[in-house]
Amino acid sequence: MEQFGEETKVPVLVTGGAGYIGSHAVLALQDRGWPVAVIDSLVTGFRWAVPDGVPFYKGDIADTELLARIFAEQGTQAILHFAGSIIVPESVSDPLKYYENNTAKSRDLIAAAVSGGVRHMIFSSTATVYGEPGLEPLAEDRPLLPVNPYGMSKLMTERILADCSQAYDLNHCVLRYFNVAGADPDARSGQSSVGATHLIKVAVEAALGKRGAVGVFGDDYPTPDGTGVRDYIHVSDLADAHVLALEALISEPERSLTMNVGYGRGFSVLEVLDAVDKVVGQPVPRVMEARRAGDVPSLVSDNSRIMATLPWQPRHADLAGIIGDALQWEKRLTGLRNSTEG
Ligand SMILES: NC(=O)c1ccc[n+]([C@@H]2O[C@H](COP(=O)([O-])OP(=O)(O)OC[C@H]3O[C@@H](n4cnc5c(N)ncnc54)[C@H](O)[C@@H]3O)[C@@H](O)[C@H]2O)c1
Ligand SMILES: O=c1ccn([C@@H]2O[C@H](COP(=O)(O)OP(=O)(O)O[C@H]3O[C@H](CO)[C@H](O)[C@H](O)[C@H]3O)[C@@H](O)[C@H]2O)c(=O)[nH]1
Repeated sequence: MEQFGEETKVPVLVTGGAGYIGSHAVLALQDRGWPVAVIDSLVTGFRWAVPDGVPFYKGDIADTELLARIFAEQGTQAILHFAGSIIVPESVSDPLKYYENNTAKSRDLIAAAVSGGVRHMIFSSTATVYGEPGLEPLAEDRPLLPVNPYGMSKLMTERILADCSQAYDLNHCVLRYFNVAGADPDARSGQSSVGATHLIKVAVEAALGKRGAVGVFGDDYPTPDGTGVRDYIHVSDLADAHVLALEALISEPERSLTMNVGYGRGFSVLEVLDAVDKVVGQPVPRVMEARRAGDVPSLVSDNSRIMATLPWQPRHADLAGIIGDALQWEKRLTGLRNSTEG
């Protein structure tokens, strides 16, 4: 990745930096010499996931007094906003939690940023904003019809940001992630959440005997082998995309961006599980189950916009590599769990 000039590396605040994706963004920024600080309530994150030497503030993104203090102490000029609630079925049973934590509190964070003179914000959105698509790759300009409160809570924040960039001195980048997986190749961080439901995380847990067979949720979808197809993206490539998006925002303060982040290719559940078997070197038990409520047949990105806009060159797109990094982290996590309370 090209080096951005040292003089233009502004102080960055990462919300949710103790979580899975946020901690990888902190590493990506730190590796490239950006001044970075973290705010996280630790509701699902882990203090140990924030690297040594990174200023850490335990608190809520809606705590405007705390934010004002952080901005003053750190000289914050940009925010990477990862903090949020992420479980789709929970958003259906408890939508108010999602509209509060993902929408209302994001609004408060944006308001604090505007009044604190923060100039740039990058927001974690999701392919879930596209709703129930067909099998074709999804481009950013297709209709946005989220079918669950999680997706809607994210779309509403996208809209708040768009309106605020029109009105105030703040430009922003919405990144719509496809299926995030894998872990830092040097095993400095990874997905640590307890009771995760993501396919690759579940499969590597099963491979290590941390849970039983992997359920395959439906084999009667209109896909080549009948199982769900997803565009799995390595978390470190995703983190790199954030750094490049930040550079783009700083270079062109009048411009805001909305971009998919995916590789533009899909793998079925069975293809993923076959790849896990190969990486592990033995079959991981699997069992066919009924469809999971709310799942769509296919989510694959059209990534032509990000490829044309940023000098993003994915380095970890290989599925076996993604699985290998997830497996390596899962082994390390066992040791961490035994040595810390989190
Ligand atoms: N994991 C995925 O596949 C995926 C896909 C698309 C989008 N996203 C988005 O990426 C972001 C990060 O997701 P993740 O997978 O790293 O989840 P995560 O749960 O590991 O990280 C979220 C972090 O935010 C913190 N947090 C939550 N609410 C907070 C609040 N009100 N104030 C301060 N801190 C708070 C949590 O403690 C946690 O550390 C989320 O916004 C999520 O919606 C994730
Ligand atoms: O144990 C499992 C887990 C998943 N699956 C299947 O594997 C595929 C991927 O499921 P994940 O749970 O790993 O991910 P989702 O596609 O459901 O959703 C994830 O990616 C989305 C973006 O594409 C959203 O961001 C969402 O928040 C995030 O959880 C789906 O076909 C699902 O049915 C199984 O068969 N068994």
